[in-house]
Amino acid sequence: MSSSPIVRFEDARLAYGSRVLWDELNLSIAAGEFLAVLGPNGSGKTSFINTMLGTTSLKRGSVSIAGESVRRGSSSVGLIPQQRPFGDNVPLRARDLVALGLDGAKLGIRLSRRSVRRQVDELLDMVGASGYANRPVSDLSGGEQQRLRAAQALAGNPRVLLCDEPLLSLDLHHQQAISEVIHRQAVERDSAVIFVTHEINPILPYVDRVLYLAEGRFHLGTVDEVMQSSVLTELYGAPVEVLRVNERIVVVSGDGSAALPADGHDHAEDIELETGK
Ligand SMILES: Nc1ncnc2c1ncn2[C@@H]1O[C@H](COP(=O)(O)OP(=O)(O)OP(=O)(O)O)[C@@H](O)[C@H]1O
Repeated sequence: MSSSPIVRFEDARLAYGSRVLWDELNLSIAAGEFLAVLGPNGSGKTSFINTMLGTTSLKRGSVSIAGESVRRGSSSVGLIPQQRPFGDNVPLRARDLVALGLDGAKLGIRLSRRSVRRQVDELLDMVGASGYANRPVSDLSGGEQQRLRAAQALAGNPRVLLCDEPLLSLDLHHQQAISEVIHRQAVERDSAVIFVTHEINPILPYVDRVLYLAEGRFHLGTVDEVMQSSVLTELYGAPVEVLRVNERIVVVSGDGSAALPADGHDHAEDIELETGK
């Protein structure tokens, strides 16, 4: 990881009406850094991403990317969006969707067909999508589509890669594969990765720091600094216990009655994962 900051929040506040999601955020994210953003539903994770896309404005303070105020449509910023199925009327094949992410396509530069094909083939291979390269995207499963979104975002080789729950609807094997591909983008191409997730375990080996949002507050630090019973109990204002089980993090509600995913939010399917059922 390089030490030069690429994203910088200064004294940042985000609020909708009187509801403050986070305040007094001072955060520099370095090129090559992998930042995980955790927190329960509605804590402001997607809104945090939107401030870097320029689609949501801060109520106070500033956010800059590569020393410039954030603006919409910057080619320095790539996004793997929260999953939404493509409609039946999207007339694209899987490979066409990935090709749309290539810089030349965005800038209106004509790339040779052979060059596009080679780059798209590499990207499809990276996310394990070569087997359905020529199928219409609307025929693909949610997880298959999600892998294409990852490939499309990586195609632009962004300096800042924003990932909004990119592992949703992926099976365990593909969760690991996509996490690894995104990590490689940070390590090999020096992108800053901001990774919103409800489930920290698949990315645990890669995370440099965690930004944990809850109850209008936040805590920032390494995994060991943030994923502590005392820290989460203070953030939530209620007893929360953080356990380490077989190198996995399990968050348990204060009375010990339920295992929760790492964001402290209760999802039945995640409980099964956490307990290895
Ligand atoms: N444009 C908006 N105007 C008013 N309220 C908004 C707006 N956008 C988001 N909110 C509210 O702000 C809160 C944070 O939303 P956000 O989508 O950032 O949460 P999140 O942490 O990503 O949640 P989830 O885990 O459910 O995806 C939610 O309560 C949401 O309803």
